[in-house]
Amino acid sequence: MKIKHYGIPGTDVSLKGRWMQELLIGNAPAELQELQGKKGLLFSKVVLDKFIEEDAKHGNSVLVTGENRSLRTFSSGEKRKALLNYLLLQEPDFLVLDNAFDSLDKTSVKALRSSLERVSVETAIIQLFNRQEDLLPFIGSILRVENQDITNLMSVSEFLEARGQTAFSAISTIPPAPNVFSEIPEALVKMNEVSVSYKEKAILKNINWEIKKADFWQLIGPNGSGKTTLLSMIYGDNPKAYGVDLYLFGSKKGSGESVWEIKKKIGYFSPSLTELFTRRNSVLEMLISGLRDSIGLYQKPSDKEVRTAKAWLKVLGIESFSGAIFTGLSELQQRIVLIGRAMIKHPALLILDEPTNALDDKSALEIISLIKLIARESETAIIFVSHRKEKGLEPKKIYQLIPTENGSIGEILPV
Ligand SMILES: Nc1ncnc2c1ncn2[C@@H]1O[C@H](COP(=O)(O)OP(=O)(O)OP(=O)(O)O)[C@@H](O)[C@H]1O
Repeated sequence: MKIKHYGIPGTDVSLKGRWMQELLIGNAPAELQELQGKKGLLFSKVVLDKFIEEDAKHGNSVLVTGENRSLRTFSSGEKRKALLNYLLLQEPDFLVLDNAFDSLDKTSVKALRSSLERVSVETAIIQLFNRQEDLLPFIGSILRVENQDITNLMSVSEFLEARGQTAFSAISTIPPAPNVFSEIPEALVKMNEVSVSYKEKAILKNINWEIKKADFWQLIGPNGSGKTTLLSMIYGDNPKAYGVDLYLFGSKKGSGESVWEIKKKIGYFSPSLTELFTRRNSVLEMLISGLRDSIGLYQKPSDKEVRTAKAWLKVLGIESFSGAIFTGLSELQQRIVLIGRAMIKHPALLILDEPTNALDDKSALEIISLIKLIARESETAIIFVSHRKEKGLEPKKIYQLIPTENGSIGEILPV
């Protein structure tokens, strides 16, 4: 009998509920009777996080044997590749892939797709996916799962429907800057021959990169090429940023302004931020806290701050959620609020670290449209990090990290 493979559009496996857990232990629903009593394994972020936790406690992760450093220090792509190989070695009857390609670069995606194609000859695959382009070619049917039940079973061609316009494409402008940062030089970031290594491993080699006011950069590079490391030199407290030829807003890093002062001029968003905000702050308070560079809101906001935040709520299309608790919003809404929060002060530089990661096509398009609106309507320079060439993003410049034996070198690509 020919093995059947299924795709399930939507977010992560934990939201797919109990039936997925039942499926993994062999209690398949009627629609998937052929998997009854079979051995299933799960590839997901939660499973990977468990291995990372185990490794942090006991060391010697089974995922990366023969390496004398912790699993945590591997790049997100490297970790995912290791987990998949480990699962495949156990020869499951079926494999549930929960967004297997998120955070994997083009080359790794290609390699993974062809190994999954080989696996699919003998092993059934159930693919949870967010982006249509991720759908594996051998998947024949799509299952819609809502409220823990399968609500629809259809063919892939029935599923592939056209996608519409976003709300942000119709908006003409954004609220103005609440304060003007004075004396910001034309060159916001300047790196001259910057090299970084961890122990004896070279990560970045002779990086020359200049980011000017109102620039719109996309930063690309394969897994482990050092994108996060490069950003942490600018935004984070990476000790490697001291003692190299790196200028932020006109002063050499470490010599002039404190990390705190530097962060005031930078807006930062990464999807992992959504997990950091656990207090019961309202959406309005979240936006206002972006004017204060604080996580929560500890003092009563001024009328002007409230007005600015309300103007942003309108642009972000979430006016009706003003008083709602942030943690109760959908993933897309949370990201929109946090991008608004990063942008509300009109920072000189806005860093967006994989803002579309793990979103479906429609949601990714919303985020892209919001970023385009910000790029068009502000003087803020943007660094957008993503493995994907996002359709319609149109950055003005691309900085690519290219791995070599002596660390990644940087190259400016034509757009
Ligand atoms: N503290 C550390 N000790 C040793 N190696 C490290 C440490 N932090 C990062 N690395 C290594 O540095 C390299 C660059 O990692 P980085 O996370 O910057 O890459 P990336 O381009 O952001 O990757 P990805 O796209 O997978 O997120 C990787 O090989 C990683 O394993």
